[in-house]
Amino acid sequence: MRASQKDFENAMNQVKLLKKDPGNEVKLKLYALYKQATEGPCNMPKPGMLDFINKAKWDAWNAIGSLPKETARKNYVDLVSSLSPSSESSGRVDKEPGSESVVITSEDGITKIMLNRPAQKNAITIQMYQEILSALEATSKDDNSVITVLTGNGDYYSSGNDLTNFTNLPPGGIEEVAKTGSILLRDFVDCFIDFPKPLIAVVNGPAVGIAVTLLGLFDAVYASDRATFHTPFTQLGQTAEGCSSYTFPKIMGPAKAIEMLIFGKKLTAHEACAQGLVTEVFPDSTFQKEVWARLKAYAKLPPNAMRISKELIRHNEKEKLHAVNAEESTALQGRWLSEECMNAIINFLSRKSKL
Ligand SMILES: CCCCC/C=C/CC(=O)SCCNC(=O)CCNC(=O)[C@H](O)C(C)(C)COP(=O)(O)OP(=O)(O)OC[C@H]1O[C@@H](n2cnc3c(N)ncnc32)[C@H](O)[C@@H]1OP(=O)(O)O
Repeated sequence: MRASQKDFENAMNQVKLLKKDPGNEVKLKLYALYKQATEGPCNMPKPGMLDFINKAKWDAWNAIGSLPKETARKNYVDLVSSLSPSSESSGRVDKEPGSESVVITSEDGITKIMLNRPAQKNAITIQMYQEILSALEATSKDDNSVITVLTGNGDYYSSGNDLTNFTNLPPGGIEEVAKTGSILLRDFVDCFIDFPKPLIAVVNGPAVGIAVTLLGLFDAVYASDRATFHTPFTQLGQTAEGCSSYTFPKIMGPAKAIEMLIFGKKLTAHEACAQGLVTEVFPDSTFQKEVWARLKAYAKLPPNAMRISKELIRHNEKEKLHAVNAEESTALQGRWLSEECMNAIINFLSRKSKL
């Protein structure tokens, strides 16, 4: 059966109302069929290799070859209807509760900042960096907030920087991404360095990259025995951040720090605890119960005494930490433009069909 122009237009509207992201592969198929249905075979010059998104779109469209416009229109309508059970097309586009990527809650003097992209292993997007930064700024000034906790929802604490942060190229290209990324990274880490109240990491599962390095700036790190700690910077053509080039050698000694930061050795929770990066490890079965009971008790301690003690312990290091952060952010800006880094990101994204 043919699909009419009206069917095609309805399908286009339905796509906008989908509640669930159909994933990159399907989105590329939809794009390609739409272009074929409206313009015919691919007629655009092939984008450059580093223009990830446009190249993926071009590849998808070009792959359809000379499929007739009429057939592309029908395939588009069929694909959309396969994605749209009747419940999907009710026209409601409300965000489901708890669908935010960072969930911030406050109870019993504890501000909890929870990374909430469990399907992506809590990989941190640009927007999430900004939201965490704003949450830390707000909670540092909130008199009702005594301690602040960072944790993850699902099986991971966080898989670190979302590697697709580097693929959405603005008009200034990859250079602009690297420059703005470096500024954001510096501001983000500065905020952890300056955070005035007790800052606790509740590491509910594996941690990768920046989710690990930042732990050196926390006041306590409680980990499930399922957690692992992995900084595969060299494998990604990148370098240490989160002040770890300074805090890790201080915490665990240069020999162990180098194994992690240069060679990418992954530590178990017990190993990280033995190295001094983790405060205490709990069995996963009782982790949440034990840790939150302890945190509730800590949040009842006199807040000003805790704040002043933290300042006494930390203030001598602050200037040094800001300088290290600036250096690391500048080094990474250069790394993000390197072939080593580009190739590593392309490899990851191709493995995951994100290109
Ligand atoms: C402002 C910029 C600041 C930049 C600061 C710089 C920081 C440096 C770093 O943080 S470096 C660390 C970067 N992270 C990684 O290299 C981890 C990459 N991910 C993995 O290696 C694996 O996904 C895993 C080991 C975390 C989990 O493997 P597993 O096989 O269990 O699961 P999947 O690979 O199938 O993952 C499920 C989906 O989640 C997506 N995903 C996971 N991590 C990331 C990530 N870091 N970036 C983007 N996407 C990620 C993965 O693609 C899967 O998605 P899909 O289901 O749509 O395929």
